[in-house]
Amino acid sequence: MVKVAPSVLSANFAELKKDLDSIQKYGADWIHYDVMDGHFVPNISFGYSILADVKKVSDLYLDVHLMISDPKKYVDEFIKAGADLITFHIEAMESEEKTRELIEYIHQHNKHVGISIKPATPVSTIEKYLNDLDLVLVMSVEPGFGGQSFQDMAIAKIKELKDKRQDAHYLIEVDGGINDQTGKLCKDAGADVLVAGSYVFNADNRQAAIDSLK
Ligand SMILES: O=C(CO)[C@H](O)[C@H](O)COP(=O)(O)O
Ligand SMILES: [Co+2]
Repeated sequence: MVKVAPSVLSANFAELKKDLDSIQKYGADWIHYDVMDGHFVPNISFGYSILADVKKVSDLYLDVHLMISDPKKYVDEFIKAGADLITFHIEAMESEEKTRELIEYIHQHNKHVGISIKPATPVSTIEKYLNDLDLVLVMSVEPGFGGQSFQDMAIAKIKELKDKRQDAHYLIEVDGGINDQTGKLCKDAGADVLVAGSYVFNADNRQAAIDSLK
């Protein structure tokens, strides 16, 4: 069954514990935590100290999506704060060597590693890393903001990643504009994890929203 990872970007931070408790109660599998630095993307969200607070009050698996220009510089802080999975963007990496070093570094700290690709980045860009990854995050919107519309080209990338998986073990996660309809398209294409921010947190009935994605 597909995993549902509500993005706390759309949560109410003045009532964060209440929001986290509600999604856990309604069957969310992971918490998706969007980190934005105002440089890699034109928006600023939150950093590692809030992640440490989230860790204290939730048992859910913490899926950290780093939309930052220098992931290596901050990775220790996110590891210490309790991330279970750290996903960085291939577009932020300057070389294959640095990319391989970062994958290895995160694994040495017993955390899962993912790489994310923006809508314009082809799967071929990350092909050489696929056997070493726990997850590939396909962006179905331009990273930076919640509440955007799903871009269909993500479907072909999900299928391509599924076809290429063979002996590799990575999960395929899709992020941006997910609702019951776009979520179904992604599931049918082979997605393992659906990130949904506004669709879950802005729903009048969060239970129904999460159920509709499963
Ligand atoms: O990474 C992201 C944006 O860069 C968010 O995870 C994503 O946009 C989720 O929000 P929504 O479901 O509202 O599109
Ligand atoms: Co995200």
